[in-house]
Amino acid sequence: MIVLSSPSGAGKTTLTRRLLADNADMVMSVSATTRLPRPGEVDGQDYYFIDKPRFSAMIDADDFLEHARVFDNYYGTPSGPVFDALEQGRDVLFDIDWQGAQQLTQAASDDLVKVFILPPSLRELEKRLRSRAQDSEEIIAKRMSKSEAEISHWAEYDYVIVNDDVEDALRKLQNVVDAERLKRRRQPWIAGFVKGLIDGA
Ligand SMILES: Nc1ncnc2c1ncn2[C@@H]1O[C@H](COP(=O)(O)OP(=O)(O)OP(=O)(O)O)[C@@H](O)[C@H]1O
Ligand SMILES: Nc1nc2c(ncn2[C@@H]2O[C@H](COP(=O)(O)O)[C@@H](O)[C@H]2O)c(=O)[nH]1
Repeated sequence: MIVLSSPSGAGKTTLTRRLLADNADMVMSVSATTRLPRPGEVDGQDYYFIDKPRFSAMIDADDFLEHARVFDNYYGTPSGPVFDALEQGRDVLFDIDWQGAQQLTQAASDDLVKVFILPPSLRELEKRLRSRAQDSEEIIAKRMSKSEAEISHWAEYDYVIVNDDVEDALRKLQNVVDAERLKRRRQPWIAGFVKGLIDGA
């Protein structure tokens, strides 16, 4: 499970889309949210857009792996699709905030790789939120006012990447994924391979 967190607008969605395009065995965890869809967002693809009573019912039914209130809306990770993907041996990518990352750490720290994405500057962060052109000035101001609080959690993550140039950030993110996949404990078959090497010698 690979978690990406950042202040709003630093580039998580951009990086996750590119990473998914390059990694056929990786799937995105699609969150549920009470936020309204932005122009162009597709239900079931970008998010499951649901109302508050439905969100509460999902909490009561224990349907979420984690959930949190972020910028006056509720967001949560439905657990079923994540468990299915992991059982199929796939990597699962999460675009969630620090609260969700903390909850996943408590649930499954050994299987979790956490990456924090930083903007090159707060001025550039604001520019990106504006250039995305999907939120009102009021929403942009609210997200900027929360950016320092989100950034304050950077040290809780395994890796930190400054997303200045997107190609450079993507290369670093792919390096993280590749290195984590090579960890000895993530290659349980390797002991048999080594035994075969030695026995065959
Ligand atoms: N390295 C970059 N250089 C310039 N612009 C970028 C870069 N990375 C992302 N952007 C742009 O910044 C804007 C915000 O990016 P994106 O939506 O990926 O951020 P996000 O972290 O997913 O935001 P949120 O948390 O609000 O969902 C988009 O318009 C995107 O195209
Ligand atoms: N804890 C969770 N945070 C989530 C989840 N899905 C998204 N998010 C975070 O919310 C903010 C805002 O997202 P936006 O799409 O409205 O811009 C952002 O930081 C996301 O990472 C979730 O399931 N759980």
